[in-house]
Amino acid sequence: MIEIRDLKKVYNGVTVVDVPSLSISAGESVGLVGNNGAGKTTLFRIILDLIRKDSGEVISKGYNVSETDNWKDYTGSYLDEGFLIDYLTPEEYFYYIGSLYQVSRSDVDLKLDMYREFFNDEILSKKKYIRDLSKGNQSKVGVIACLLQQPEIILLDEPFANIDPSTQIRLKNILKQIERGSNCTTIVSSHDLNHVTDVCQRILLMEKGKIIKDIRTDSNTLTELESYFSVQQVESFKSIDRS
Ligand SMILES: Nc1ncnc2c1ncn2[C@@H]1O[C@H](COP(=O)(O)OP(=O)(O)OP(=O)(O)O)[C@@H](O)[C@H]1O
Repeated sequence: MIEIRDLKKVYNGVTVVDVPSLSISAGESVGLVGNNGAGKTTLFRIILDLIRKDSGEVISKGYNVSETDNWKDYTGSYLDEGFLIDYLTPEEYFYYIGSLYQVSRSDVDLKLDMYREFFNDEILSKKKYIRDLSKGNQSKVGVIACLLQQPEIILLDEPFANIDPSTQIRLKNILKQIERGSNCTTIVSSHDLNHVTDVCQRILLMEKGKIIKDIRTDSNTLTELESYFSVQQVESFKSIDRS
């Protein structure tokens, strides 16, 4: 489904993404974890052809994402509020996104109805512009907008950040439902190890641009990740002590 080969991105002489080879199969749900600056967002941006890589390629269902736009028809993504159009109301934005994918207004309405609980009565019919919504509510709009077209691939960058605990649980249920009910491939980054191990079958751990662990999620994965990150914390305390 997604093949990455010899991928590198360098900023100011520092390699921030270095992925020699990565293969993600159709229907897999993949969690991407790593400390701040590990390269998760940059990797997403390269997969979505939003920034230029220094070398390598990303192949989505056989399409080289830098050479054709075909992959955009079946790829839904929400990385940050830059994906939104802030002078529209949520409804206007959903209809606009629907129109890009030939989803009629009535079908958009049907879909939005499915996510009414997720919206928690804070999004629809409020006559508010997206720019006036809270960060968490903006994130809800972005996540649901990328599901309107029934994508085959979904990329979400830190979707659990900024949303309240009830919404986090609802989002997990939506992601689990997608995993169970379709052959959709999901890649979700998160700093929340509980959530990501709960919803993803496979975890990629990034450090300094490299994928240093590629784990099939099982009952030990959370403990394994927690022990990795607690060692990282000890190392950073040691380096503060030395300075
Ligand atoms: N436009 C840019 N110019 C220079 N450096 C950049 C740029 N974008 C990202 N970087 C650097 O690339 C590295 C990876 O950043 P990235 O945002 O991908 O990390 P991340 O894993 O998503 O971090 P976080 O968990 O904090 O969101 C960081 O060192 C960051 O400073």
